[in-house]
Amino acid sequence: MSSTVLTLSGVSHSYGRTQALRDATLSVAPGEVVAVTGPSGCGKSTLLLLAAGVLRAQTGRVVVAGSELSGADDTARAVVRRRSVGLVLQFGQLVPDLPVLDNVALPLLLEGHPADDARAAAAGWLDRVGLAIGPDTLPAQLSGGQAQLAAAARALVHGPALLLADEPTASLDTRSGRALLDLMLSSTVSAGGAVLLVTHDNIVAARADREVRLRGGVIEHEVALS
Ligand SMILES: Nc1ncnc2c1ncn2[C@@H]1O[C@H](COP(=O)(O)OP(=O)(O)OP(=O)(O)O)[C@@H](O)[C@H]1O
Repeated sequence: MSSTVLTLSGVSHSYGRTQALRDATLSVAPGEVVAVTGPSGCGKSTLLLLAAGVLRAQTGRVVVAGSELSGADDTARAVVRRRSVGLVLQFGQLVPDLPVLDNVALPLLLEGHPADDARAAAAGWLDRVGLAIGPDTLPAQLSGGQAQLAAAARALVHGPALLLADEPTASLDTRSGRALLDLMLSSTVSAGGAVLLVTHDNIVAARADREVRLRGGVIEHEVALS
């Protein structure tokens, strides 16, 4: 097994003239949970989107589960994301025209799993996250919190090596948020995966092994929490 699931080396990213991330270097090992914290606008989501290969690093290297993302084109980055990454963004971001069940099954369907198996696995994860819906329920019929549960189920269904989550419990009440976090961390870590969690919430951050604090696009410090 590789000694890191995610490596960022000297990564910078700008949106036009706004430099969102500057010279970020970070490694995440299998089984590790890392919280990325810092004030609004400090570059947390940008770091997560670079790790997911949604954004391509303009400078530096990003390696996920042994695959170099920095030099890869959009298609190659999407393949790595599909195989090795589970991504939970703040507002669920489900495909609107697909039933929620198929949204959750999608990572398996895209990897060529038989549809019945993929849907059965998706139904199992919907059950585990506590979302009781019918097979034809569409994303528009879900509340914000329910959409976040569905997005978490979709991120976990293929057992990702790297789970990336941006404020994954922000739309949930405290109890549901804690239960979802428990599930995301325990299922990923017990399978040897790693978690990178963007959060403003100190209670969520305290669940990590390590906190990486950003300020003004720069990693200000890293603290071991356990
Ligand atoms: N798509 C974009 N286009 C232009 N500027 C952007 C874009 N996304 C982010 N930025 C800018 O980049 C900087 C970092 O943004 P980012 O979203 O990474 O911060 P953040 O720490 O996640 O913020 P928050 O905690 O408020 O979600 C900010 O100055 C932001 O305005």
